[in-house]
Amino acid sequence: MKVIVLGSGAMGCLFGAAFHRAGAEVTLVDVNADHVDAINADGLKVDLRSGEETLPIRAALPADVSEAADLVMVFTKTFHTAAALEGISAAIGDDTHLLSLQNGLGNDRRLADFVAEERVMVGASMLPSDLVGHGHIRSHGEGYSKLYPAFGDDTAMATRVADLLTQGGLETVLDAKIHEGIWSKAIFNATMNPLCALTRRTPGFLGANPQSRATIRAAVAEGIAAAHANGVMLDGQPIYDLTEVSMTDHADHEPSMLQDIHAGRRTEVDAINGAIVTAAKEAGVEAPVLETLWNLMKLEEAKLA
Ligand SMILES: NC(=O)C1=CN([C@@H]2O[C@H](COP(=O)(O)OP(=O)(O)OC[C@H]3O[C@@H](n4cnc5c(N)ncnc54)[C@H](OP(=O)(O)O)[C@@H]3O)[C@@H](O)[C@H]2O)C=CC1
Ligand SMILES: CC(C)(CO)C(=O)C(=O)O
Repeated sequence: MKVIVLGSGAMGCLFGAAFHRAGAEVTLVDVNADHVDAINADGLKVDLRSGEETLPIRAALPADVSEAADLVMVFTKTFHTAAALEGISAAIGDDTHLLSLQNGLGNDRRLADFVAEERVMVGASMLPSDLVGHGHIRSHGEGYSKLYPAFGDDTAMATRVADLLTQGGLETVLDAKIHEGIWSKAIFNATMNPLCALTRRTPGFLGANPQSRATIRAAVAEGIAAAHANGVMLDGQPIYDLTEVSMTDHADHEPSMLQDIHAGRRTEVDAINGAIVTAAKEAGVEAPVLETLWNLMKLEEAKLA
């Protein structure tokens, strides 16, 4: 399978490496020329709990992509998705499928602007990953990923993709209730990511303090109510469980929002907290804790500007 990973930062490189191990023909596409050059010159360095490896994967700038791919896996930040797909229009042919495991709500519609709905797949990943330097990522945490067609039930391509990722070392399952899974992950991120970004601390710190634990419970409860009000009848308990896993197994991982603040970059809070709070209000429900976390993160972004 010809795979393009579009946005080859922390997560894109992790998933690109799995496709490569499974024998797919992978191109890591990114706008960061130094990162692309480092991968082409020295290989992609992947630091896992099980050890470090260097993989000879091809990397390219968007302008150098000239052939259609079977799969484009989008791993830019959500606010870069549209520009990134426009930048590789040569890669999107009549049979190309698009996949997003990006955080937040609304990734299905963002991809459906570029291909027919039946070729859009979405999902979520609980794996952590950090960009250590040019051509070098680290992922020290367990977790699995789930995906499914966003708008239908033809699972042929989704099955091939999940099998390749699992074969390449990243356990991936199909989940017919993928929209519940995406909402659950978004509620988790809307709670944990801003709290870590605002305190400049990792999940282990949140676990050790009663104030953060109380805020986590309140924020998750609001997210569950927002989902239910929108007809997404997810089970809330697994989200509380995920926060516990995060505070223990991912105790030292910087959530992507904290990584962004440390790097002086815009965060994805609009697609995460903003999308949940907006959906809640549209359904007649308030989500004051999630909204306050959203507002505080917008102030952090304003400080960066
Ligand atoms: N990191 C994590 O642990 C997890 C992240 N996620 C989600 O995965 C997604 C990716 O996150 P993450 O890997 O951390 O992000 P990164 O910032 O590490 O990687 C995104 C990459 O996309 C590049 N990019 C930006 N614009 C374009 C473009 N037009 N064309 C090609 N590449 C582009 C960025 O370059 P530049 O930096 O120069 O803008 C960057 O290298 C997000 O939605 C995040 O929420 C989900 C689970 C875990
Ligand atoms: C790694 C994980 C699952 C939790 O921090 C994440 O989604 C993020 O960092 O944004």
